[in-house]
Amino acid sequence: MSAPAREVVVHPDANVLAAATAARLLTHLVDTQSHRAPVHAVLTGGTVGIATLAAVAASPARDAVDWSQVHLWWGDERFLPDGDPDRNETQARGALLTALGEALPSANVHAVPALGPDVPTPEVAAERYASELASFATDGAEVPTFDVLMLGMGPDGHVASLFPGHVALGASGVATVGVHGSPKPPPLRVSLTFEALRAARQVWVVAAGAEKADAVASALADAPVSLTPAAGAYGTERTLWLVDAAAVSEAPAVPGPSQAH
Ligand SMILES: O=C(O)[C@H](O)[C@@H](O)[C@H](O)[C@H](O)COP(=O)(O)O
Repeated sequence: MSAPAREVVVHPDANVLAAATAARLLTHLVDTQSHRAPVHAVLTGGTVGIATLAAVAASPARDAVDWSQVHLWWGDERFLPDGDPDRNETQARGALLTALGEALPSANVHAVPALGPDVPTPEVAAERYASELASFATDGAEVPTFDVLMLGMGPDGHVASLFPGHVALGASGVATVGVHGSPKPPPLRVSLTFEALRAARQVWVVAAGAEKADAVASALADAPVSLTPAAGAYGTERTLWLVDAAAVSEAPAVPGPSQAH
């Protein structure tokens, strides 16, 4: 089955991008809940990813979501001790999860296992995360059918913790992988594999800033995934690129933001 064509939505700047992505996420969760429960959403780390969660927290519309029927996962995690400020989970809790309080059951928050005495390596964390993902999967799948999976993208075109030229790009038959030697600190990480990412109904790649322009242009031009991993990010029903004008400045034939103001 061929992947759906990428859609690109351009916003004026990073702040508007985060706010608009938050509004889109809230609407998507509410719409999805009107005909399916529970909803599985995959979060991302990174500047825009966390800013999006903060914008969700600030929105009165967040109370339109039945968070008791939302399960949150992560596309990748920095392999650090629990509570480390550099963990994507820690930053997500600070941006949104703590603000949701008891509306979001703790059992619905599926963090990647942290470095600790029982989890000494990224591989152990990856295996345990894969088991948790599988326990929520249906029809023999490795992972739940994610309703929406958000990805930030690095200047090198990485998504999650899948970096150019890295062996993790080729991981198959597994939902998660331990990552060593990440060019983006910290060096040890855990990531969903492309197989897992592509199980999502909708994949949203969010990118802002001129430093992402080369990678955005390469990905939208279908560069080799080994060179630009973001080119391999797509969902079964929709692949949405949510970018600001600076990040799409080198991508040909992409209409700019509506000049509404
Ligand atoms: O753990 C991470 O670092 C993220 O998951 C990573 O994939 C991030 O989303 C991109 O590197 C973009 O990050 P920025 O938006 O901060 O550039």
